[in-house]
Amino acid sequence: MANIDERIKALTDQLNKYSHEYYVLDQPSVPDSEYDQLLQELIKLEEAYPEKKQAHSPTERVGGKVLDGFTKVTHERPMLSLANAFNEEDLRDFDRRVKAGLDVDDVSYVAELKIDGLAVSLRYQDGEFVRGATRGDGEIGEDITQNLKTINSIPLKIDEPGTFEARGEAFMPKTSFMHLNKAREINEEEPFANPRNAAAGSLRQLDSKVAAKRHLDIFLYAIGQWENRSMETHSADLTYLRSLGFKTNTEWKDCQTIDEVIAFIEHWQVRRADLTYEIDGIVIKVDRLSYQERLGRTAKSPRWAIAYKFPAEEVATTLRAIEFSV
Ligand SMILES: CC(C)(CNC(=O)c1ccc(Oc2ccccc2)cc1)c1ccc2c(N)nc(N)nc2n1
Repeated sequence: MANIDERIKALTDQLNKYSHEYYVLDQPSVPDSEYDQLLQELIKLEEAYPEKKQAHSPTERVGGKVLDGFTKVTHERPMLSLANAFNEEDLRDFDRRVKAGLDVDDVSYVAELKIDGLAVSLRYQDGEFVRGATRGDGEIGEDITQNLKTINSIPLKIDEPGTFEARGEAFMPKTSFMHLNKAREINEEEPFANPRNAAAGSLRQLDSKVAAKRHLDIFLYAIGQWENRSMETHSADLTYLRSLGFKTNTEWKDCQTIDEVIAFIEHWQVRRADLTYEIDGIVIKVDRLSYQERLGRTAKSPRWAIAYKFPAEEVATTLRAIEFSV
């Protein structure tokens, strides 16, 4: 039998690979029973040889000690917020400002779904997931590493040397939200108003064993601090994030004109109900990174991106209910 060290390393890498297939690619290559059997073997070996446990062991995902508070984290590269657009005119104004600012008449955009969750930053040092933080005020956030480790689609190890930061939105899928509120009603606890609040409440848990039961997920949409920054476009960044093992939202679209952006928005305004997670709009970004640099940012927001917000759905739902009842 290979020595204990090799067996623990082999099990750790094998289980992380199976986790990536199941939670990121949605293409499991082994049945759950095989995953559970290998995990039990690793748990036993780590109990017998705790000093041989790897930092990126999948046993890190079940939750650890209860914290008595969250430490503060400074984002070297600030997490910016987005200016809003509410109608077609706002979008065309944005397009005009971008072209005027760059003095060009053809700018390509990337349109992405705006997940209704909580913005977080994932920091990796020499491939190991070392710190996860909330956005906070953009400069200072809270260290929620223990809770983020319970999100199965977050890789605990990536093949990237040095410092690498991925930014994205942690969220609670609609089905997890319904089951959680059903359980809270049965326990006579206050139900959460929406999946966003449920995700925020789950990530603010000091006991990560509670977060581990909340079935949170994440989509990454930006690269933060990165020593080997080398891409030319934002779409190349998204492709690179996926190649590193991150879960990115596949519904993004390259748009050559603002008209294509508007068509994308109209498509998802209708189709959003079919998604397994809530979105509250569409984010539009100038694709070329050199153009982003030239446009720069205001104190809080980039000049090269904007968020189109869908009209609030609750009102529509309530009205529909009233219409239906009369
Ligand atoms: C565009 C960005 C704001 C991320 N980008 C950044 O946070 C960011 C931060 C510093 C940057 O560069 C700087 C470097 C040094 C100083 C200042 C800025 C560049 C991008 C953003 C925000 C929210 C998003 C959301 N809810 N959904 C999607 N789909 N995309 C989103 N994208």
